[in-house]
Amino acid sequence: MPNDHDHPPAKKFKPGSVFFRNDKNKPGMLLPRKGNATTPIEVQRKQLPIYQAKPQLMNQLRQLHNAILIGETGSGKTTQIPQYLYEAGIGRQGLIAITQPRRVAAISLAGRVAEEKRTQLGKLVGYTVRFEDVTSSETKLKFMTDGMLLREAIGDPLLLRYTVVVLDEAHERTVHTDVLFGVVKAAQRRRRELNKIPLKVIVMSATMDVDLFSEYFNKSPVLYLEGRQHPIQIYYTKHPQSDYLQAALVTIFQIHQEAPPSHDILVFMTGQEEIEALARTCRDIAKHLPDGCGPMVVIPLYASLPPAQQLRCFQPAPKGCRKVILSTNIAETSVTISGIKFVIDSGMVKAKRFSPDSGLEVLAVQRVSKAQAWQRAGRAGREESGSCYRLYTENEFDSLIPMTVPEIQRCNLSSVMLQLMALGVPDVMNFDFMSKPSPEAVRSAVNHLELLGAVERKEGHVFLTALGKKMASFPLEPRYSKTILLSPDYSCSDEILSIVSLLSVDTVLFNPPAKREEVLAARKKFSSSEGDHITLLNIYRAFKKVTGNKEWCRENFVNSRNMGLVKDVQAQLRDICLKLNMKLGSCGAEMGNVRRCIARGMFVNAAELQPDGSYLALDTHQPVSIHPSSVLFQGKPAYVVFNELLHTSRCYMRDLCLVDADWLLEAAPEYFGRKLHPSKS
Ligand SMILES: Nc1ncnc2c1ncn2[C@@H]1O[C@H](COP(=O)(O)OP(=O)(O)OP(=O)(O)O)[C@@H](O)[C@H]1O
Repeated sequence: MPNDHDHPPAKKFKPGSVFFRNDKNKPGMLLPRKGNATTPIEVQRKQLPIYQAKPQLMNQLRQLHNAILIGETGSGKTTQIPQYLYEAGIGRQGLIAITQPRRVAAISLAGRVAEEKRTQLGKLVGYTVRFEDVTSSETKLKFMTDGMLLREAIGDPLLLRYTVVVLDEAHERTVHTDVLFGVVKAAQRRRRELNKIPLKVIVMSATMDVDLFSEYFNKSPVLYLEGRQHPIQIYYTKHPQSDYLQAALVTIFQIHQEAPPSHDILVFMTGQEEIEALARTCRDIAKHLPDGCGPMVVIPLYASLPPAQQLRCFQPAPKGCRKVILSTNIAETSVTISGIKFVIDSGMVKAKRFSPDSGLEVLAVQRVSKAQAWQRAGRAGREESGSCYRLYTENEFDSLIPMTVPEIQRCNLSSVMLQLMALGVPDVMNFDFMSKPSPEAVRSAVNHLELLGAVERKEGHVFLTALGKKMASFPLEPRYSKTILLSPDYSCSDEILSIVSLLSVDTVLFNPPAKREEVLAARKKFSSSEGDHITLLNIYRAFKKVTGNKEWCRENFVNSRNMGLVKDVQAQLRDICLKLNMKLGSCGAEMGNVRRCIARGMFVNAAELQPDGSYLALDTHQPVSIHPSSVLFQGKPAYVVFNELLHTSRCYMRDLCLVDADWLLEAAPEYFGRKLHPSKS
């Protein structure tokens, strides 16, 4: 992947705007070929760079068990390789799985490939993502999230239904993909030993550390696919931008005033709140533009949007209207969004960071890697030439790290370790990871699982307990599944299922800073001195009472779309509980039961008030503060458990629940016996 730049003359915009300069066309990255969006689909397929390489590629793929395939964004890897394999009769005895790090990519790619094959989605071509399965007995090409293939591997570690597994966008190095590397490698070996049909594994990306991948997959050959179909012009700002939100806003409207309305814009930001705020500002400004400036439709895109809302970005804008998509990194890889001519890259991403020393996982806004920046640029220039405006200077680009640090090295590993054990991996401490997580992180995860009662140690080995097996049935973090499993003891399963679903669905409330007073007034009637979990539950109960009334949601700053999703998630979790023969019930208004249950399940995230009024996380003794959005912000409760930590100017605890010291002791007597303030323990 190219990363050196020349300095051609700067491209100037009007005074007061963000100034950019472009880099030079680079071979490979920016060389154009023919083709346009109105061409029939069959012709489009033949114009993709991959088409010319098809005979040699298939020759090699037929013979190889493992292959690493590198090709430019837009060269046709993801949509074409599965079809080529199928058409060439490779892997016909079973299914061809193509994994994606994100559900939106899996769904849209399956749609595109079904269209190219002129078949109804769910027949020959289908997809499986969390909470949705669109496949049938006829399905041969199955797009799926990496997490779903991993879940299937729990029931079938040899992945016997599959003859080919294509691990796409491997450079993203999500935890699930990294674990899958080990799972498919082990499945290949076992299938060979048992004389089963071999499993072919193809690892693909535009940017990856080929040596590392090749070495890991038994010195597997690397196949390079040259060229891209359409050119992409890259622009950098002339000066560093102190406020990327403002820079994005100005750039959107510079483009809007200058470019034809059919040229749509995709903007990469970091998170839901920022995106919703920018969307509102864009809509406000768009109402007061001078004559001659056409209308624009602004579409937010982030992971916690209900699936149907996410797919809105793929619909064309009305004629004469520009589509502006404001997205997190979920649109960064794999997707083709029709009409996108411009990409604006803030250069920032919200990602997990884990410190094994402190044992804490925090979400923080940080700079993207070069690989991510190239993926973002690659979302333009898919149907015709495009441009990418980077809201940072070329020097800043040069100082970015080349590859994203694998998630497995920067996240809490409890979920992964639980899944590995559920997969029957005999020695989780020594699992065949491509990039090993630190031994401290593994140890801390196993300790955490032991505290939760999910695993136990015998003679130096770690075993999954019966409780751990049940916990692994939920597609949730272990502390959530533990809390659900404990809930019948407190007769509060209905409440806990609601709360866990609310916490899994991200922001269900709007908090526009400009309307802070109004928000506070509206929330007051739901606000509980027992904490945010109970407050959220109160809001959810009220939402259900008015059956999701839109007007009520607006008045109370409730995100009706996300609340709708909470209901779906809750129904799915309830199904899993019923399969586990759990007795579900409600504790009505007795919120003490609910808090006690939360304390017992989520005790690892507990914090204690100090004599000077500050808080310390009990697990790690790190100083933490109550986030201003919490209903407990004004009070000074002695003990709380929190849902997550957010690192901005300080380390903030978000979503807090008031708990008693006794309950923490009851949850883990030995652990808290050592940690609690002497007077309380
Ligand atoms: N949904 C779609 N609508 C229109 N064109 C599409 C669609 N999906 C793919 N294409 C066309 O096929 C081309 C190749 O897409 P594909 O996803 O196979 O590329 P890729 O090499 O996997 O790229 P990336 O690494 O960015 O995922 C796109 O550039 C675009 O021209």
